[in-house]
Amino acid sequence: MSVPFLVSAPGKVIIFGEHSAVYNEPAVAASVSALRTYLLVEPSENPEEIELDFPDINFNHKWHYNDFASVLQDVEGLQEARLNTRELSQRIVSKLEVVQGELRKTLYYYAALCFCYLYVCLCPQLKGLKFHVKSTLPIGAGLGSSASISVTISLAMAHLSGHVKADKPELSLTEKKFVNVWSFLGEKCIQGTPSGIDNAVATYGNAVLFKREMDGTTNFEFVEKFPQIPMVLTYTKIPRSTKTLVAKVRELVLKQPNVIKPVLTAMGNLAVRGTEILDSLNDTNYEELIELVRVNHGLLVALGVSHPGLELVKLESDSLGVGSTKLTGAGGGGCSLTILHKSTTQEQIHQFKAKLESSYGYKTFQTDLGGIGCGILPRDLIPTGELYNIRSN
Ligand SMILES: Nc1ncnc2c1ncn2[C@@H]1O[C@H](COP(=O)(O)OP(=O)(O)OP(=O)(O)O)[C@@H](O)[C@H]1O
Ligand SMILES: C[C@@](O)(CCO)CC(=O)[O-]
Ligand SMILES: [Mg+2]
Repeated sequence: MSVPFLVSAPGKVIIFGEHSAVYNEPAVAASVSALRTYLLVEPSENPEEIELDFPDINFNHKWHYNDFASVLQDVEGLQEARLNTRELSQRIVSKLEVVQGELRKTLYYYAALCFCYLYVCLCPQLKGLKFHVKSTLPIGAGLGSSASISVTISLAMAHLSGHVKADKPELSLTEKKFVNVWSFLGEKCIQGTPSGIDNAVATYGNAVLFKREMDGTTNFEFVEKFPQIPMVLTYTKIPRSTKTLVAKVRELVLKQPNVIKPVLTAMGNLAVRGTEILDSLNDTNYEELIELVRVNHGLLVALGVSHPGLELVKLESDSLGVGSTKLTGAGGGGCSLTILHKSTTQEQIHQFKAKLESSYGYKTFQTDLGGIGCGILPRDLIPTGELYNIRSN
């Protein structure tokens, strides 16, 4: 391993099954490889320090290597944490809380915890490094920004610790599995109780039918030949937090189990049917896909995770008759996904996007789904411009 090197990971769009995925129901998601997080690792000024730079959220922190002494001396605790990769070790989290001190009171605590947890577990012997993380994804918007940063940190640390080599264009399956397992723990630091779908898509790329099992293991199948579906992604710019929304749904499930559990099951059934259609999409079943988008959004509204600002996108797509809209990701603001009718003209798409942008100040994207997952660019392949751009100072 030699520094500097650059890693990246994509964002994702959940087509069907957000929230129900947390309750072990199947869900289907695809990577958005044009929107990515980049992490540059290079030597830090002070060889005794570890520096984390998150310019997107105006966060920069330098830890002296000795700050981690109490955690690093807990050899048994670290060993346990490395062996049980399904759960965060509360023993290590508590020790890191002490290390973080004042940082605990800030908004950045969970992202910093993700970094520190992976650091002490994966490459605690290393110091004198600076990690710059920069994303082209909107943050906290439903496109998997937290998973994308967690995958880049996990991949960079896996590379630093020798678990992932950079000697070939693509990571091997074993290497991807390693990155996925550790990025899931990073997602846990940020989000609490993730299903694992976001980090799986950010790691492997493509499109996956995902299912979390009762014992905490995950199963996913790649959707072969994922079709390009005409769609518009809309970013409402309404801030929200996945952690809070997932907690809100959990409260509802506990309060109304007999009502809400069947809703979650219906969402899982819908994801399975949606995947069958995506696997063999044609002119006959295309409208069924659009129908399922409408039904999935209705069920998400029943869970209480929509927002008036998201309903405006749905209203506009319904009134202009361009297609069906559902929220994507955790909801509560953030982004929506509109799957367009085959018959929708370029003129109608233009009108729809213009209305969302001019009347509500939303941002719209049209992007292909299902591209490459995470990867490493070694030192000799990093374009100088890219190196320069990723740095915040
Ligand atoms: N570029 C970034 N730099 C630093 N921290 C980030 C960045 N992107 C995401 N984060 C962290 O992830 C949090 C947002 O994650 P959250 O899960 O709420 O939203 P999301 O991942 O964008 O959406 P979803 O989970 O619905 O797909 C931020 O508060 C921050 O802690
Ligand atoms: C809301 C949720 O289902 C998707 C967030 O992108 C949470 C998760 O699956 O971890
Ligand atoms: Mg997230």
